[in-house]
Amino acid sequence: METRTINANRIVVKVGTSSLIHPNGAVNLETFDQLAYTLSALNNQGKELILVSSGAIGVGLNKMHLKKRPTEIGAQQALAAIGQSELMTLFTQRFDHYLTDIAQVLLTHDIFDYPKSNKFAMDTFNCLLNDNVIPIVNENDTVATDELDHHTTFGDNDQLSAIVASHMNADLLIVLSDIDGFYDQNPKKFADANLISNVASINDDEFTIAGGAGSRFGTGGMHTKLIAAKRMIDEDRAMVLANGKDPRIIFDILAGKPVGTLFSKECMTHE
Ligand SMILES: Nc1ncnc2c1ncn2[C@@H]1O[C@H](COP(=O)(O)OP(=O)(O)O)[C@@H](O)[C@H]1O
Ligand SMILES: N[C@@H](CCC(=O)OP(=O)(O)O)C(=O)O
Repeated sequence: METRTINANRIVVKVGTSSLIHPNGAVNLETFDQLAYTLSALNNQGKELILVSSGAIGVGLNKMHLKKRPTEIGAQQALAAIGQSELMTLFTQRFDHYLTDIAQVLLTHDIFDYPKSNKFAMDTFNCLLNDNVIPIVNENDTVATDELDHHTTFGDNDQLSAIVASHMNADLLIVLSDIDGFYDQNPKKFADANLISNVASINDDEFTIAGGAGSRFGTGGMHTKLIAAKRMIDEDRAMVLANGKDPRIIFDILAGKPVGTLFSKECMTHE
């Protein structure tokens, strides 16, 4: 059987809205629970973990009994503010159950561009990791609109997670989404799409099969995941894109099982 060599101690895990919220808009309690269980178990093993979690708007929509994400940026920001505290309440409950401490870290992409704020952010992360606390990161949606205003920019938590992985010198970025990995065409549109198990470099061809930015309203789609993956490859790190419907898949990824898509310059796959 095919296996992979994955040596990772410092790991950034990114989970998308699609994994945390059911298609009917309700909170996916199994995902929250299994994510907390998995990360707590790995934390107990001595791994250093940072969770980048989307879902503030999704949880906010559910809390306010709204079915559709509003188009107005201010309304989305208000929902993110409502949902973010609820999101952290959900995580606090589940992580408490597994006796694991967590912390909320809200960032904007540009924080890392300024030496002073970059240092403050890094010091915070390092103190939390030294104290065995799992930082849970989201973009600070009140002051940043790059995730929300897809008419002007296409930043999102996929890229934020890559920026965090890069600055925190993580070995591995795991991106959990609603899809089993990166396919040769969008599997939501083409039933005969094939999963690509290993990607060593990302060029125009890969971006073409990922579809345009924001292929699904309100998210970055596969495009932003590829930008994140490209950054990881260029920096000699690795990224695995896998299905987040059961976050215990992270155990399989770390055990070297060939799940999802591994983005890595080195060939880490063996027969
Ligand atoms: N080549 C491709 N392989 C896999 N998924 C693709 C591809 N092209 C486009 N997609 C779309 O990207 C989606 C995942 O991105 P997104 O909806 O932003 O998820 P998340 O909320 O987890 O960030 C998939 O559900 C799929 O519709
Ligand atoms: N920061 C916002 C938007 C995040 C977002 O849409 O991202 P994703 O689900 O990862 O594509 C939130 O937490 O809802």
